[in-house]
Amino acid sequence: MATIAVHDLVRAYGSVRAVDGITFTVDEGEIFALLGPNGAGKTTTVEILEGYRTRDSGTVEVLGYDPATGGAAYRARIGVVLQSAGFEEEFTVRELVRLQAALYPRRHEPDELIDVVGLGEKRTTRVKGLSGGQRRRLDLALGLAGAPDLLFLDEPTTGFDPAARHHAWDLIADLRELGTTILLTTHYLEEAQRLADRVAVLRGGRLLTEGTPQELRDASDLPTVISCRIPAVIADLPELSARPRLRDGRLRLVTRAPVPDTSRLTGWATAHGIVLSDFAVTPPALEDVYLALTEEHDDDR
Ligand SMILES: Nc1ncnc2c1ncn2[C@@H]1O[C@H](COP(=O)(O)OP(=O)(O)OP(=O)(O)O)[C@@H](O)[C@H]1O
Repeated sequence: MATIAVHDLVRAYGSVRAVDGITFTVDEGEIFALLGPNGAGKTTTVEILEGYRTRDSGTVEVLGYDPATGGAAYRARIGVVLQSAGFEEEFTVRELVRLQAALYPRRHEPDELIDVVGLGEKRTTRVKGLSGGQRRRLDLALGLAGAPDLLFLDEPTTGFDPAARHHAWDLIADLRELGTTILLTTHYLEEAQRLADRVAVLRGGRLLTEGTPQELRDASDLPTVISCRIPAVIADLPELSARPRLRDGRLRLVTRAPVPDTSRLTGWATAHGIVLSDFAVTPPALEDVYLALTEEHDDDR
């Protein structure tokens, strides 16, 4: 049974159809990322799933509950990490995590949780003494306090420095290992590519596409880029599937036939005793696919 099943979900604000007939499922233990430009309908969708917003039509089932009527029993099973939770500034980290955990029948040990999110040294610090990134870690600890089966993570690493972001990614990946299902919204495509088992791209309240990052890349038909350093004086290049660009001692080839082109280039270099240093074959990233998809639909308007 799917942990989340959404069918033909609609929610309008006046004449704006913020969510305009969305259907998707999330399986148990999956990390599912909702992507899309500002105003795409991500927050509206997530808040309906959390039970904080009503829907106009469509069906929604989460952990076997309808979030609109699931009440306290439903909320005890989910964890929510919002973009900007307001904190009580005078409380310490430990006090807040303990208070939050006390709300749930099932809970993590607060001090362990504080260590897990990397706030061990800030245990007795008041919230007003935390940096922005440390507050986000506290958000995460609070979302996890009730040992949820399903965690909603809204832009979890916005404002993190690179080291903190990598730490958070490790932590989120660990949660998956423990079997927690995660619905993630993010504007960082690298984050989605690393963490998500499947992603959905929304735009204007509609679902443009959905699948694993690999499936989306395969379906995109975007080219691969081959690049390397190349000596200034070169013998005639082999026949390639496209015309390479040669500039500043580098070759750059945008190709839809990366394997034969790589083979021809390396075979040619070996035959001529040429060293192709810094050789890289770069397939399209999820970010390229996302930009191509959302820009294509910009043109449609
Ligand atoms: N309470 C509201 N009243 C009126 N319109 C709203 C309300 N909340 C959202 N909207 C509109 O619904 C659309 C979808 O908004 P939503 O916040 O769900 O998008 P989002 O994908 O989460 O965007 P972002 O990436 O900026 O957070 C937007 O056009 C927004 O202006």
